[in-house]
Amino acid sequence: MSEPATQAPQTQRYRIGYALPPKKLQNFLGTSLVDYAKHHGIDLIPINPNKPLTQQGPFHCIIHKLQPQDWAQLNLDHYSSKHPYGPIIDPPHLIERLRNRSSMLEAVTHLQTSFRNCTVSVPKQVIVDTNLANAIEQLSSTLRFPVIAKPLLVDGTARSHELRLVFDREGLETLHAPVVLQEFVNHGGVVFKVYVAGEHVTCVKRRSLPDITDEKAKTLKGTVPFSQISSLTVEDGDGVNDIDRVETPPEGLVTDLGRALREAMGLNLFNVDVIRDAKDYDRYLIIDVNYFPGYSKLPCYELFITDFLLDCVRNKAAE
Ligand SMILES: O=P(O)(O)O[C@@H]1[C@@H](OP(=O)(O)O)[C@H](OP(=O)(O)O)[C@H](O)[C@H](OP(=O)(O)O)[C@H]1OP(=O)(O)O
Ligand SMILES: Nc1ncnc2c1ncn2[C@@H]1O[C@H](COP(=O)(O)OP(=O)(O)O)[C@@H](O)[C@H]1O
Ligand SMILES: [Mg+2]
Ligand SMILES: [Mg+2]
Repeated sequence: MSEPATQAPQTQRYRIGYALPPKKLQNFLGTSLVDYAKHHGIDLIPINPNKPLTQQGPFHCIIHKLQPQDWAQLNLDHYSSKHPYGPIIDPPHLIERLRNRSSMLEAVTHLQTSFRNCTVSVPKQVIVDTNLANAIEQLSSTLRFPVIAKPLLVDGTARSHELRLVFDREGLETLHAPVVLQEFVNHGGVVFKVYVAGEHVTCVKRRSLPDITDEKAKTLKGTVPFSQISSLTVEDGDGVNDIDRVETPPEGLVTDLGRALREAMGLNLFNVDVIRDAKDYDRYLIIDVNYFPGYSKLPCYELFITDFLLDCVRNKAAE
């Protein structure tokens, strides 16, 4: 990661307003970030969500992760019209697209497909809005089992992360719409999380679902929630889940992908979950996009975020 743009304590100070839910405040806004930012000229200032923004600030820019109804309360439209240079990172109507697992992957499907000799796409998926029962026949012939059933809406609730593996037609019958049915792709039990903050991009590895062999898949019936997935794990004794041995995607690929997605989605603060096809090492698939994810899980996230905020205010100052 590059060194922060500014090393010494700053005389010029920048005010960054933040509007974040309690869980995000706790995870993201630790004293390590507040102190590091302060040392580099940035004062992080809470926004009161119950008061119009016009009565708060001024801010050099604003970061946020709020529910749409909270924006109405802040009278955001009025604030935007008074600040034509758009100091709000990022526009709520673009963030809105990530609250639906169908529209979230749209930008990816319109993206260039080749990056540094690798292909990037999304797994085959079908959206079922209503009437799941009527669609079962067609789904069973269109999709290859196992599939992952994901709630369509991602609204910040625990329920939107309640996913299930589905092994057969009978399993499909137990699901509820609206739901996304996505083909499960064997990927060696590791997911790559690509974090983006403006021009800054970095990637970390995380443990994921284990591969399911064709033989194993034939023995599995119905559906299983992820919390019970460990009971399906086939360990080969040689540490199939040994995450340290898994090669991270090439740095150039990660950077190019992060920047292309930023442009395609018009957003600055997000991450994507990427898996690599176990059968084809040059084939990557994007399975999830998250707005304002858990940056604090990154090593040196204070620097990653502060550099981004400095980019924001300096670009603004130049306008
Ligand atoms: O809280 P964290 O640090 O686990 O961050 C969550 C993210 O974890 P990640 O950085 O991808 O590992 C998490 O990512 P995943 O969907 O788990 O891949 C979500 O972005 C989650 O937000 P929401 O519940 O969808 O609104 C994020 O939760 P919020 O903190 O935004 O509620
Ligand atoms: N199509 C897929 N093939 C294989 N594993 C997947 C697939 N989709 C999701 N997963 C696994 O399930 C996890 C959660 O799915 P994800 O779509 O990221 O939902 P969430 O928004 O709840 O994080 C992923 O991190 C990955 O481990
Ligand atoms: Mg995810
Ligand atoms: Mg997600």
